[in-house]
Amino acid sequence: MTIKYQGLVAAPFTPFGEDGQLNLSIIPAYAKMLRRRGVVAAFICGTTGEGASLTCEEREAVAEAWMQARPEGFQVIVHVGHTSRNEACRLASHAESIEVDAISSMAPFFFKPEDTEALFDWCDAIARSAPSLPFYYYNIPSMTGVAIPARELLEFADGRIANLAGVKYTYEDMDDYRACLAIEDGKYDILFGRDELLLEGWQAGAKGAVGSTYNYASPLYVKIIEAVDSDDLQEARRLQDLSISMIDVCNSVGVSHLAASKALMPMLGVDCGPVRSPLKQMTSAQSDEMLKRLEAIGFFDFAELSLPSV
Ligand SMILES: CC(=O)N[C@H](C=O)[C@@H](O)[C@H](O)[C@H](O)CO
Ligand SMILES: CC(=O)C(=O)O
Repeated sequence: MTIKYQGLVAAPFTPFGEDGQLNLSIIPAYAKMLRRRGVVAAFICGTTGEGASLTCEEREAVAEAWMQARPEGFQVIVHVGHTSRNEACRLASHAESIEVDAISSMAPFFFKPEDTEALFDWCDAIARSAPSLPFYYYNIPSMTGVAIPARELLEFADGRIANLAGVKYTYEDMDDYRACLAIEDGKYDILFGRDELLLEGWQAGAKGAVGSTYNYASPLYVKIIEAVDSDDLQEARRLQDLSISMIDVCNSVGVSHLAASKALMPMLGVDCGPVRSPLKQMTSAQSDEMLKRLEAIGFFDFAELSLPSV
C-alpha cells in the first residue's frame, strides 16, 4: 500500500450549540479554514470529536456533514470505534455508503481485547463491514487501556485483512512505531498521533500525522516538518518546544486539554461550542488565564492568529 496521507490531518472538535446539540452548520467554514491553514484531511468523531459521547445517529450526521462540506481534494477519515462491535460495524458500513476516504477504529475500552488475536478479530469484523475503504487501527493506549504493540497486530493481520491500510499511532513507544514503519519497508501507512513529539515522529519516518492541535496551530507544525525535512534540527527543536509549551498551558488550566483547546476555536472563526458531559466546561476566568499564558509564550504569533479583544 502506498502512503496515503502526507502532511497534517486535523482531528476536528464536534460542534455543539449552547443547547448541547449538534451544530453542523459551521462545518463548511471549519473545513475551509483547515485547508487554508495547511491541513490535508480531517479525522472525525475520534477522541477530540468526542465520538464516544455521541449517539450513532449523531456520528452519522457529523460524517455526512463533513462529506458535504469538504473542499475539493480534502479527505475525510471517519472514526467508527465503539464498545459494541455491531454498532462499530454499522458505522463502518454507513461510512462506506457515503463514500468517505477511510475508516479507523480504536480498541473497545470497557471489555478489552486480551491478546493480539482478540484485537485482530475486532478489527477484522469492522474492516470487513466497509471492504472498499482503507482501514486504520487507532492505537491510543492512554484512552483505551489497550497497549498491545501495534506491530504485533499488523504482523498478525498481514494478508488477512485485505483493506488494512495502517495505524493511527497515538502513543510514545518509538521502538514500536519504527517497527510498524519498517514492515516490508513501508507497506503500511503509520500516521503519527502525538503532537508534542511530531519532530521525533518525522525523524523516525512519519509522512503523515493526525492531531488535535492541528485544528488551531497548524502553521507551527508545517514549519516543524519543513525544518526537519531541511535538516535544520535546531529550528525544529525550537518550534517543537513551542508546541510543548502550548499543550502544557492547555493541560493545566483546570479542565481537560480537550475542553481548554475547544474554547480556542472561536478565534479561528469556527465556534465549536461547549464540551459534552462528562467533560467539564471551562469557566471564563480559566479561559482568560489560558489566553494570558498563551500570549506570554507567543502563541498568537506562531499559530498565526490575532489576539481576541476581550
Ligand atoms: C489523547 C488525545 O487526544 N490525543 C490526540 C490524538 O490522538 C493528540 O492530538 C493530543 O491531543 C495532543 O498530542 C496533545 O496532547
Ligand atoms: C487527535 C486525534 O487523533 C483524535 O482526536 O482522535
